[in-house]
Amino acid sequence: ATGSVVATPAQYDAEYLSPVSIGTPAQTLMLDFDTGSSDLWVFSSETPKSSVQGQTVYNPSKSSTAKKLSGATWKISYGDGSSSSGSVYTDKVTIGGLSVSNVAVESAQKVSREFTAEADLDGLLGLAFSSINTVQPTQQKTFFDMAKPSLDSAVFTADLKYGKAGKYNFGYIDDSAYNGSLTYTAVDSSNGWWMFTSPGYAVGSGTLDSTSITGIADTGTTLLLVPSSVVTTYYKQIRNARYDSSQAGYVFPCSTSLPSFTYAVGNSQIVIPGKYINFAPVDSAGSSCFGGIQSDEGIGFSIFGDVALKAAFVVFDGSQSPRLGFASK
Ligand SMILES: O=C(Cc1ccccc1)Nn1cnc2ccccc21
Repeated sequence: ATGSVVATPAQYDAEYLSPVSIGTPAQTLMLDFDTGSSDLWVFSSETPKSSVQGQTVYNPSKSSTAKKLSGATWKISYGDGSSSSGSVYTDKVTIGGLSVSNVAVESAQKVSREFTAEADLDGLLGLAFSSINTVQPTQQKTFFDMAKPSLDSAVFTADLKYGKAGKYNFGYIDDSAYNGSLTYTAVDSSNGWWMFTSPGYAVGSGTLDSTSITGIADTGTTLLLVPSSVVTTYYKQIRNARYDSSQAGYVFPCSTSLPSFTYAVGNSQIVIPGKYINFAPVDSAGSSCFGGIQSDEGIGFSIFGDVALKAAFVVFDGSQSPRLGFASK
């Protein structure tokens, strides 16, 4: 089996949302596919009304295939401080024509204010490794792990784009979606993430600096978060860029033309065009813009978020020895 679903950007490409059908008859919610976590959770009929501001909710009592996972609970918090928790059902989940039965659908009984404020986001679909799923007392598998036995190939691909709809495919690699060839690199999944090491980087047309960057391929994070030495080197190339402590990041005039940022993958390179690194205005006047490259200070590793991933076609290979494949596009 295979599946293919659109990934539509929201809020200046801060997140990408995909339609997911849950239950019988189908209840279709817009979920943020997140390779940085491993819980499929949704706004639901159990979410306090005061916490639901525009989201579509999943109602298990209206699904003939829903089953309560008795005694199971979940609780997750993300690096940006947001969090959610609740109860667990199993139900049929269909993504882009790919149907999987008995998937753990985590019903939110609490969501933090950040999620309430995201009217377009009805939940998250975790695509990291099942070893970091938060359901207790019995840890649950991700949608991808549940789908794997039926897939033509044990892979999914992320083809996110700048300011327009991209795609997530399951079970196959669309060789027409990228240029040249895929370069595969080793993954350390011991902490549950798609963690890899980039052997170097370059700013603009400069030569490759062989400072390696170890981080996770995380579609659930908006920006590219790298060591402060790399951040400093990048913004030093931009006359009017400065660290704005009130924004806790580098900002620059929105009219600035930005240098590209290149990250190496094995013996190949992915070039992030400068315009991808102008993330969003920080003020309503739109005079000052927030950089798409910021520091990974305090995290413990770097994060190749959407700013980095949307410059590539990325294969998440979930075979016996997981690996990541990158190609330019
Ligand atoms: O949590 C993170 C990355 C992060 C940001 C800041 C500090 C440390 C780590 N991303 N993320 C991955 N999935 C998410 C879902 C919601 C919010 C953020 C999410």
